[in-house]
Amino acid sequence: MDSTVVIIPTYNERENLERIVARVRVAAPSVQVLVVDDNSPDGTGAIADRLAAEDDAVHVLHRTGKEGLGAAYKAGFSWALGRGFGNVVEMDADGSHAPEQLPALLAATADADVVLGSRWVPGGTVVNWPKHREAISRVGSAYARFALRLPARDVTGGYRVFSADALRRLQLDEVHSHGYGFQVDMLWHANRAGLRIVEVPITFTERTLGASKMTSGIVVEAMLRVTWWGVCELTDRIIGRRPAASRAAAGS
Ligand SMILES: Nc1nc2c(ncn2[C@@H]2O[C@H](COP(=O)(O)OP(=O)(O)O[C@H]3O[C@H](CO)[C@@H](O)[C@H](O)[C@@H]3O)[C@@H](O)[C@H]2O)c(=O)[nH]1
Repeated sequence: MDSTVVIIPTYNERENLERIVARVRVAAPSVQVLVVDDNSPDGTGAIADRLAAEDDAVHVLHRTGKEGLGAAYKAGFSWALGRGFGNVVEMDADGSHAPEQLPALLAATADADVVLGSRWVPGGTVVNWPKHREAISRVGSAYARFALRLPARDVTGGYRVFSADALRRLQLDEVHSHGYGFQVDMLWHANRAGLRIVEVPITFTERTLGASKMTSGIVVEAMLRVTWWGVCELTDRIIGRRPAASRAAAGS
C-alpha cells in the first residue's frame, strides 16, 4: 500500500465526486483516496460506493449524518492512522483544490510536518471566487494569524498534507471545531506542538457545480473560537506557560 491517502469529505457532491476522484488518480496514481460522506441526501454515498467497487485504491467511510467538516476529517484521520498511511491529504470534493498540484504539496513534505496549500503567498491565487468570500477568507486568516501567532498566511484553507506523525503529535482529541474553523484549530494545535509548517502556493478555483456549505453559523463559530483561543494564547504567554510539545520542540 502506498503511504499517502487523500481524504475527500463530501456532503451533497453528486456532480463533483467522480470527476475529482478521477483527477486525483491521474495526477498522483499511487495515492489512495478515502471519501468521507455524511449520508448525503443527494446520493453521493452511493456514487462513492460504486467508485470504490471499481477501483481498489478508492475507499469510503459512511457516517450517519451531517456533523460538519471537522468531525468528518477526524473520522478520516482515525481511519488513515489505523491503516498505517504515512501522509494524509485534505482536499475538497468540488474541484477548488487542483489534484494536479498535489505532487508539489507532497514534495514539500520532505522538509515539513504540515504542508499548507496557500492562496495568499506569492504565486498563490483564487479564480472566480466571489469577492465577499475572498474578503471573509483574507480577513479571517489575518485575524487568526494575529490572534494565534500562526506562522502562515492562509490559515483557513483546506488543501493540506499532514504526516501521520504530525497528526499523532498535535493532540487531535483537543480539536473540537465542527465547521471550517476546524482548519484554524488544526493549525493552531500543530503550531503549539512545535511542528514544522510550510506553505506551497496553489490556485484555488471556485466550484462550478453544486453549492458551498458555508453558512453564517460556520463563520460565527470560527470567529468566536479564534477569539477564545487568542485569549488562551495570550494568557499562556503572560504566565509563561507553553504546551509540553512546544517546549520539547524548542529544546527547553
Ligand atoms: N462529510 C462532510 N463534508 C462536508 C461537510 N461540510 C462540508 N463538507 C465538504 O467539505 C468540502 C468543502 O466544503 P465547501 O462548502 O465546498 O467549502 P467552500 O465554501 O469552498 O470552502 C472554502 O473555504 C473554507 C474556509 O476557508 C475552507 O476550509 C475550504 O477548504 C475552502 O477553501 C466539500 O467537499 C464539502 O462537500 C460536512 O458536514 N460533512
